[in-house]
Parts: sequence; structure tokens; C-alpha cells
Amino acid sequence: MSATSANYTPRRANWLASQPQQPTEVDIDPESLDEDLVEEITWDSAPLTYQAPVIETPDSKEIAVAVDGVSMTYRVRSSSEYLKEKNRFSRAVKQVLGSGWAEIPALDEVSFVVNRGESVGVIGTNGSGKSTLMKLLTGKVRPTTGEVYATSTPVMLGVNAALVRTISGRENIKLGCLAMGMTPQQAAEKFDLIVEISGLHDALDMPLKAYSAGMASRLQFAIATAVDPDILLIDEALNTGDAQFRARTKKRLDEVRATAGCVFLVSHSLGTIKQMCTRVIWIEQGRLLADGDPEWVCSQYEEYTGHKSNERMRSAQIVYDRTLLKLSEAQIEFREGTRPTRAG
Ligand SMILES: Nc1ncnc2c1ncn2[C@@H]1O[C@H](COP(=O)(O)OP(=O)(O)OP(=O)(O)O)[C@@H](O)[C@H]1O
Repeated sequence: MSATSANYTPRRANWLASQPQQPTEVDIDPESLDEDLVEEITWDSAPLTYQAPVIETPDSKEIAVAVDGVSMTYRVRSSSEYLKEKNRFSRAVKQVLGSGWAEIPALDEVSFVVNRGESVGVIGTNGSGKSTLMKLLTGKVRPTTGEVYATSTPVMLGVNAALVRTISGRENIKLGCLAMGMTPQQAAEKFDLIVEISGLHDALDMPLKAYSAGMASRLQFAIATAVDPDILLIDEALNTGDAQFRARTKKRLDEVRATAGCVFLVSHSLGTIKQMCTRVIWIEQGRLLADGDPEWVCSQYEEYTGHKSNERMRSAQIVYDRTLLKLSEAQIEFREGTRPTRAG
């Protein structure tokens, strides 16, 4: 569908007509809450209220990505051992279908809007749904329900720049650029920049199989970001670099951010996230739990994971519930003609 479709009717038009346009606080019946939770929330001085969804009306000049009520359920054929294993971890298998088929919920009604110039950190414990979200953003995988919109095709670092182990770094740069859709001339023009970003001047003629994991991911990063992607997705790629490379990476990410669209960075390293991101999204058990200031979101996450790693599951649940209470859920409305194309 074209971004300028004149006949577009917002998907949620009926719903919007019956809802307030401003966030409104809705009273919760304290009787329905666990006593400890009430105590904790009161102590934290958070209002004992749910916020009604904020209606996000993306500005067509600003918007880079809109994720509108996206849910994702994988359908897998699995052995009973695998299912037992899944049950042991955080996410329960929702429904076991006949003859070994199972549905695994990975994301549940996630909505947010990202504007150009933002650098969004994505955090969450193992299996919470971060990589699934990235896959949906590339448009290569379709959500079960909901929709992902993007103003250009997001580039996933590491997927588009597949490296070949038997040829040199120099040849990999040329091949990687061609694989990402550059002409031979564009690839030649970008060569020096890629070498500079990767910092691999001395290793250019070595075969890739002689590179360490960190060196290979530096090369991958340099190739992927050389195309000046409008929307760049990075999944854990930065964690292998040394301090010098991280500084160079940050510089390059800042440039990408400044020149074009936005960056998504999935990482378990909160230091990296806080250093590189202007906003953080916390996905937990498939739900969007927090979306906002990196310091605040990371501090809630640290408290949550601290409790979990000490097996204080009840306290972890309190942090989860308390954080969720503060989330202003988004509902997305596109004005006529302002909707970007569907990702993919
Ligand atoms: N291809 C797949 N088929 C079936 N289930 C999957 C598939 N990919 C992910 N899942 C399941 O979906 C859920 C979310 O997984 P996902 O990889 O998105 O989590 P994650 O937050 O990226 O985890 P991690 O931090 O460990 O990389 C998990 O329960 C996982 O087992």
C-alpha cells in the first residue's frame, strides 16, 4: 500500500471514535490486587491507576517505524522433550496441538512509534521476544496479528552482510557491498570508509577464517553501516568489540542517526545500551513492559533481573507489575495519507 494512499481508513477508526484522545487515569480496584503489591506500589508513590492508551498520531515527516498491535506466535513441530524444556523456562507453551505441533507465543500486542533520529535500545531476559521483534521489523517474517510499518526497509546488521570465511577481508568488503545492492563503483567508493570503521587495516589480506570473532563482527558492522541505512537493526553485534572499536562504533552510529533514520540495538549489555541509546524498550514475556528514558528503564530491569537471579520471584513479579503500571500504552492512528508502507 502506498504511503500516500488517499482512501486509507485507519484500522482502529471505530475504536478511536469511542475513546478519549488524551491519556486518562482509570481507577483500579485495590481489592483485586495482591496486598504486597499494593504496599510496594504505594511505597514507590506510583499512582494506583492504569493509564488509558495514548493515541499516537505519527507525523509523516518524523516517523521511521510504527509497530501497531503486533503479536507473534510460532507454530512448531516439537518433540515432547523440547516442550518440557520450554515449560521449564519463562514462557509456557500456550497450546499443544495434535501430533506434536505446538504454538509458542513470542510477542503479545506490542505497539510503539519510533521517529527519525532516535536510537532505540531493546532489552529483555532470554526468550522475551527481542529477536522476534527485530525479524518482524525487517518485514521478512509476518506478524500473526497487527502490522509493522516502516518508511524504508530496515537493514539487519549481520544478515545482509554475510561473510565468506575462505576469502580475505578485502574481498569480503567488495562482496558484502555488492550483496547489499551497491554497484561496483559504489562499492569502490565505500572501501576506504569501511576499512576505517572496521579498523582492520593490517588484516585486510588475511582470510576471514584467521580473524577472531571480534574482528569478524567489526568487519560485518563496517560493511552493514556503509550503505547508510535509513533504519538499522543491530542484534547483539557490538558486544564482541574491544574498547577502541566500541568508541568507533558509537561514532558511526551517531553519524547514521544524524544523517538518516533510526537505529535499534538489541543487547544484554546495559552499559552499551545506556551509552548508545536515546530511548529504551523493555520486552518481557512477549509484552512491552517499559518504553522511555534509558537510565530509568535499565534501573527497573536491573532490579527485576537482580530479584530473578536470586530466585526472589515474587519480588521480581512486583517490579514487573509496577513497571507495567507506569507504561502509557500506545494506540496508533494514521491520518489519511500519512501511513508508511508495510515492512517487507
Ligand atoms: N523460529 C522459532 N520457532 C519457534 N519458536 C521460536 C522461534 N524463534 C523464537 N522462538 C521462541 O519465541 C520466544 C522469543 O524468542 P526470541 O528469540 O525472540 O527471544 P530473545 O528475547 O531474542 O531471546 P535471547 O535474549 O535469548 O536472544 C522464545 O520462547 C523462543 O523459544
